[in-house]
Amino acid sequence: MTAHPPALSVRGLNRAFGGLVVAADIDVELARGDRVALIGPNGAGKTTFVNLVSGVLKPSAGRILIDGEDVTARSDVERARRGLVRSFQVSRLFHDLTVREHIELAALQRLGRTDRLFAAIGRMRDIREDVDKLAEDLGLVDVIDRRVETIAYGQQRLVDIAMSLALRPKVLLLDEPAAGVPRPESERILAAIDRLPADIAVLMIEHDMDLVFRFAARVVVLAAGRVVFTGTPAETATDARVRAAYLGSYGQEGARHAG
Ligand SMILES: Nc1ncnc2c1ncn2[C@@H]1O[C@H](COP(=O)(O)OP(=O)(O)OP(=O)(O)O)[C@@H](O)[C@H]1O
Repeated sequence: MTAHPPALSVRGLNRAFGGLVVAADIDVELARGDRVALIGPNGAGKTTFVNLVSGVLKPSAGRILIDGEDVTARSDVERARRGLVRSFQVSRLFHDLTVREHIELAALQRLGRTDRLFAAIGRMRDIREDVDKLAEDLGLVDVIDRRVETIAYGQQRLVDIAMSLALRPKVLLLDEPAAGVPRPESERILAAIDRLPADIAVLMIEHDMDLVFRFAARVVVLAAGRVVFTGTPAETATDARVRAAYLGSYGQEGARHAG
């Protein structure tokens, strides 16, 4: 059997904003099914990393490969079509559309059929089945026909995740999916993440170490744009370099997050 290429391979990624280095020779690899948490103090470059990988920002150097294919020169939309998907952001939801219509839009985007829009969706059985299954998996059945502006924020974040999954990602990038969501609603988001399809590689930015322990097999720690540590959650929680990275940047607050 031939070895599978990594689902995502990031090599020698660099980027600065003026004099501020936000990505410095970052190498990260995700195999199929990987569950990786990306942590680091505020301003470490985590969101920038996701922007660079997803194609929203251009690196000054480095390469990004999806399933062995170099996509560095490709746009974010082209990368998404090849299976590299970042979660949508609640601020980008269309508040007049229902939950169902949002998931349908994403499913149509995957198939390149957005031109037909909703009028024809009723006749596209494949899409209807997809949408119903995702709504069920993410606990959105009860609100499926409600406009998203009328549902709770935590549910809107689940709509984000449903839309991302409708694109059938190979690699899913999640930027603090439960941030700002009160419990017990955040628990539904965590449960949905626990149930993500096993073969998708997932990289999640997360500050909450409880969630990191629950989700990740591997943790990548970023500080000042550099990978300063990679290890299991348990190793990460006790590593002196990780502690130093947090303390160096923002004192006791960081120590609490990392420890
Ligand atoms: N478009 C931009 N132009 C200039 N500076 C930027 C830009 N985007 C981000 N920065 C700066 O780059 C640094 C890294 O930001 P980034 O948002 O990637 O960090 P982060 O690790 O995600 O932080 P947080 O945990 O606070 O979200 C920060 O100092 C930020 O102010």
